[in-house]
Amino acid sequence: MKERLLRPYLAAKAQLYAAALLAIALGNIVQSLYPRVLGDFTDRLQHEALTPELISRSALMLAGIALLYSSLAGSGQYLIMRLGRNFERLTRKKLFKQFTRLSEAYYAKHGVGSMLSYVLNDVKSVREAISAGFNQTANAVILLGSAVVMMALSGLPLGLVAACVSPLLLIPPIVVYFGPRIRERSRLAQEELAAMTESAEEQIGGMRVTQKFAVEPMMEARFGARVDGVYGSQLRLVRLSSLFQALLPFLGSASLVVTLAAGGYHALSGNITVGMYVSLTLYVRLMIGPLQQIGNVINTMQRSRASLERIQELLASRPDIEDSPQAAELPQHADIAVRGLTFRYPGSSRPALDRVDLDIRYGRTTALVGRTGSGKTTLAKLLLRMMEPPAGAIRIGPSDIRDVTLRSLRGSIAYVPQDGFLFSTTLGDNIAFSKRDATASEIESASRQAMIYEQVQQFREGFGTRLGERGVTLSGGQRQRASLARGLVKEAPLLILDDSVSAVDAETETAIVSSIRRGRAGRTTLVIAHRISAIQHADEIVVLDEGRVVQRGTHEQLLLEEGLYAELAALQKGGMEHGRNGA
Ligand SMILES: Nc1ncnc2c1ncn2[C@@H]1O[C@H](COP(=O)(O)OP(=O)(O)OP(=O)(O)O)[C@@H](O)[C@H]1O
Repeated sequence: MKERLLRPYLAAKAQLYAAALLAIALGNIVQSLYPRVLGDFTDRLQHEALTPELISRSALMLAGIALLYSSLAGSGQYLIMRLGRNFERLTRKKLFKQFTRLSEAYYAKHGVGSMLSYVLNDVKSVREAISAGFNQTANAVILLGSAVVMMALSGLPLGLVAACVSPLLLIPPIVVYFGPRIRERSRLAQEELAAMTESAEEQIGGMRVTQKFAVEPMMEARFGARVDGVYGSQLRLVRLSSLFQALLPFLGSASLVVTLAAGGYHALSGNITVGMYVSLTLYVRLMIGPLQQIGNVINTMQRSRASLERIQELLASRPDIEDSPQAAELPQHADIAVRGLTFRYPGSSRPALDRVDLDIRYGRTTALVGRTGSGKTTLAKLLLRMMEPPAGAIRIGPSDIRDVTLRSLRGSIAYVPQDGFLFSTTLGDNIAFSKRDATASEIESASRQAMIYEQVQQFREGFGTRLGERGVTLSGGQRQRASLARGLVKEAPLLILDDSVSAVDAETETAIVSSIRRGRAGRTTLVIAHRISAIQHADEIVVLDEGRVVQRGTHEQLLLEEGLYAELAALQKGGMEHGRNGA
């Protein structure tokens, strides 16, 4: 399925396109008068003497033609280019909107680089077709048409005109043969380009890792292979399109040869005057330029059709997670009940979550612990509907989570991941990310709770400090805490801390989690952590192992039971003591 993109735009702007077309048409009709002026000039030379008056009259007429042509064709071109740029602007916004709706699963399959390629390369390619392409087509077709009409009107024998333009009749079959082939090669070239952009994005993003491991030659070879791929596919395209582009003017030149020979013959036998012979030759010469342009345009059009198809497919792809038709607002102050939740990632042989039952009571702190890979983050993502849980498996109050609007669900949850992405703006702006009207004191209080306030005060510009690309000026621990402050400022009914402060030492983590718990009395918090110390005060602790709930209870209860929790606690206690003794 495809979303129509171009036709509605062209229809909406039909009047402007028509105005541009009119200007271009008038310009070219005027231009096609010049062979006649020169033909007349030649005939007069034969019959009259060369006078200053004849020269100045002809020169003035040519100057008038040039002036009229330039101003008409120029304004037509300006209008067309403007319409093309406007299309580019609107399509880029449309694409970005679509990106915001695509789900986690889509992003897992498609890299950022290939998304960029849509916004940059494909949109540009379509724009070229409807601006430069349209302009050149209009110019060429009208000039060709008016040249033929002028030839016929100038009293030239029609048989002679037909003979002169006969080689041009080969153009349609050539276009039919080359068109689809150029389009297919263009599509392959655009795909290679998208793969290269994706590779560039990843390789540049991972440059610091590459340098630390001193594997530059391997990465150069990897990127080099992509660049070679683009080169190869572009070359295959260029070979075909060059041949095509050369064929059309060749046919034009063949017409010129026929014209010189047949026209010369007619002139010698007195059927036409020398002036008519001159203008006939000039008319045919005039047609070679547009033919070259048409070749160029057909190339551009085929390339951009491939791009247009790619864009339309992307715009038509429906986000796999959307509001259901009966979606309602999230119920307030409600408990969350997870029942028999089994979830398997696409292509994965074993479920990441297996028949999980769990209650997250409103206003309480619930904790999830378990070894790495036990499914904790998967559960958090299902609560956010970043992936779709099975129907009926997660209920919020009376509602199935799938029947709650995404906006109200995600608007009520502050999710703080382990590796929070920070934008290249100021620290304050990052913290106020989801609450644009957050006051300075709200930002300060969230930062104090996240224990980053003191450090921010040490920056010369405090919360006004700009972060570099992805916040590289902050240490891992600082970045985590800035991301935590961003989550806290939202003051959401449900806060999910997903290993959010693991980069600090155990004592600081415990202090942060305890202070958050106190600050959020009466609101729901779900804490995911590896360290027992961080979650020991939770109202209920749920222990996950290989996707299953293996234990649940309070810290004290779980310590008394034999099982994973007591094992983890003993292991971590030993580790901490070892750490202290070793220090
Ligand atoms: N996008 C994905 N596609 C396929 N499998 C995935 C995906 N994300 C996670 N998994 C798998 O699902 C299982 C659970 O992963 P999850 O991230 O939920 O674990 P976790 O308990 O949060 O781990 P950690 O404590 O290391 O963060 C793992 O086996 C993981 O490999």
